[in-house]
Amino acid sequence: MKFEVVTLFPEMFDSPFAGSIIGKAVAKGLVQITAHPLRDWAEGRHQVTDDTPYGGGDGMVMKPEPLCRAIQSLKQQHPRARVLMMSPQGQRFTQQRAAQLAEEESLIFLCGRYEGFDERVRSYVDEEYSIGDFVLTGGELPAMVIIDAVARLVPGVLGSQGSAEADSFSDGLLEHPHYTRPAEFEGRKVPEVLLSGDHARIAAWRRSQQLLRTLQRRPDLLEHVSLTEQDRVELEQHRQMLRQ
Ligand SMILES: NC(=O)c1ccc(N[C@@H]2CC[C@@H](O)C2)nc1
Repeated sequence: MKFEVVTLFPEMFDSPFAGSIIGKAVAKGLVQITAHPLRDWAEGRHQVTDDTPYGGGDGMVMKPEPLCRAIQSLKQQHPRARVLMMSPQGQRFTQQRAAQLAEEESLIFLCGRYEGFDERVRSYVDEEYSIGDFVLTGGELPAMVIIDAVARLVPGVLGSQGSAEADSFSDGLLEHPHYTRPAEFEGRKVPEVLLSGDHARIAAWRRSQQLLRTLQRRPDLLEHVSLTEQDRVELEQHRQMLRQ
């Protein structure tokens, strides 16, 4: 899978993925992350990429021509690429969106700076994403967040594919608690069920913990989850226990 990033700060994309599981996936050729300097598509001696806003006001707006030249040039190399814009006005990025994007062959990310993009750039954009309701100085960090979330779903990147399926949100619920050695730490023991070797019992306990944790921390997620009859029984028991 190819990630093509258009940015004023291409050097930002060198280190975040080095060494990590994503860095190994790049080395294995499973994913490719290329940052393209927006200035390459800006004309004139000063390669201007931004200008003052029509109608007045503070700050600068990113000019449409360089961005649109960049998109057209990258779409020639990757005709089926989806063009993604990072902005607080975008649709909320979720695990489901990550899974959808991981099906694509290549993605083009537009990272803005200053006050944002000239509105006319949006006609070249397929989807606009926000990673949360807050404002950052640039779209680069959101692009990195989305690249990380999508790249780890590319087959072969995580190695034991299982850990992607067992992620928080992948089944719509939050994750169950995790434990590793030592069996006792500061007087706190690992739940004995996890030491039992009884895989059916362990799976049931984990599912029950996911339901309890989701009920406690993100009850809103429960509306969108397909629950088994056993799940409903567990949830009712958790609700009664929490009410006490
Ligand atoms: N919540 C987010 O995903 C997000 C995305 C972009 C952003 N800032 C850039 C700078 C200028 C404009 O392009 C938007 N802030 C927050």
